[in-house]
This record gives sequence, structure tokens and C-alpha cells, in this order.
Amino acid sequence: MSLGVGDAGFGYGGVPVFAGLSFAAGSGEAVAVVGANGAGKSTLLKCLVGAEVLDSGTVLFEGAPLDESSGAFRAAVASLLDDADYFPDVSVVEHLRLLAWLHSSSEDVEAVLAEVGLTAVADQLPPTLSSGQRHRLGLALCFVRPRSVLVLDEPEQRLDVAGRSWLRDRLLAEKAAGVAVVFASHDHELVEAVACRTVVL
Ligand SMILES: Nc1ncnc2c1ncn2[C@@H]1O[C@H](COP(=O)(O)OP(=O)(O)OP(=O)(O)O)[C@@H](O)[C@H]1O
Repeated sequence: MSLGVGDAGFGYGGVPVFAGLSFAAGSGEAVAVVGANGAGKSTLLKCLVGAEVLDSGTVLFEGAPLDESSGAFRAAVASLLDDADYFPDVSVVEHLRLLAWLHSSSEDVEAVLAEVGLTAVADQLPPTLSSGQRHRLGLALCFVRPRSVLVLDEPEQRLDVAGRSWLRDRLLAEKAAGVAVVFASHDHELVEAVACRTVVL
């Protein structure tokens, strides 16, 4: 699997955010997108998953122009963007069971809950979680479903020191399992430890 862009350009209301951008993450590779606040990292990741549409150039999935409505794309790509939202009346563990069921996943929901440190709050509703716990739920939702591509916007945000260390190891394990990873980050240590290549915006 691979996900990337060719000669990509995008702007909001005619104001350019990025232009002439080309890169791809292949199976077992991680590409980090870095840059200052407002540089366009989140926007680029939204284009990658079809939540925004490029003004020019192409999103390439498996080397072919992206059809974000295709079942194959939806089945392959797990993403956590900066606008994650949850059902207010569905508990943590129910969110995970629901997504696992939707994707006919063989992942062990209880094991993922434990790995992300949410076992103790499994029966709580999302509005009762801390911001770090809500972020962990977003990450858990990526890991409870099948995936061959991971797109993560600042996955390190709101994680404590142990959480960042876990995240680094988890992303390395994803790469080792052949997953293609594209992530935006402000964490230089994470980028250095995980990324094969860096895209600077
Ligand atoms: N919906 C929108 N409408 C208009 N402008 C937008 C919109 N979303 C983002 N922008 C602008 O596009 C630029 C890129 O924003 P983006 O969120 O992609 O940056 P970022 O690199 O992810 O920043 P950060 O590091 O702060 O998360 C910014 O100047 C921002 O103000």
C-alpha cells in the first residue's frame, strides 16, 4: 500500500497554503510532515484522506489517483485528524467495539484498551474524559481496526511522557508490520525515531 501526493497545491479562498508538493509513504515507511503553526500540515493530511480536495495535483493511493469514496480506500486507511469527534452517549469501549465490528476486525478490543491506558475509563462517556484520554481514544480507534495506511495529525499531542514513549514504539511496530504511516508532528524526537523521510512545509 502507498499514499502520497503528486505536484499537490491547495489554498483557502485563493490564499495558497502549499504548492508543488510531491511525496509518498510506501508499505513499512513513515513520512513526517513538519513545519510551523499554520504551515499547512493539517490541511495536507485532510487532503490525503479526502476531507479537503486539492486545487492542483493528485492524491495518489496505490500509485493511482484517489477515489476517497472507494471501499478499498476506506478499508485501508485509519486516520486521526485534528477534528476528531465522538458520540456523546456511547462509552469508550462501545466506540472501540463499534469500529471493530464495522470493519470485521480481528483486533482484541480489550488489549487495545489496555495498551492505550483506557481500561479504567472503559465505561465512561467521551465528555467525561480528560483531553489526553480523549486523544488516546482517537488513537485506539485507529488501532482497533484493520489498516495498511495510518494518517495521524500530531499524534503526540496531549500525551504524557510515558504515552509519547508508547506512541514511538507503536508507530515503529506499525512500520514493522508493513503499514504506511504519514504523520504531522511538532515532536522532533518522535520524527527522528520514526520517520524515514520528512516533508517540510
Ligand atoms: N477552514 C479554513 N478556512 C480558511 N483558512 C484555513 C482553514 N483551515 C486552515 N486555514 C488556514 O490555513 C493555514 C494552514 O492551516 P493548518 O491547520 O493546515 O496548519 P498546521 O500546519 O496544521 O498548523 P498547526 O501546527 O498550528 O496545527 C493557516 O494559515 C490557517 O489559518
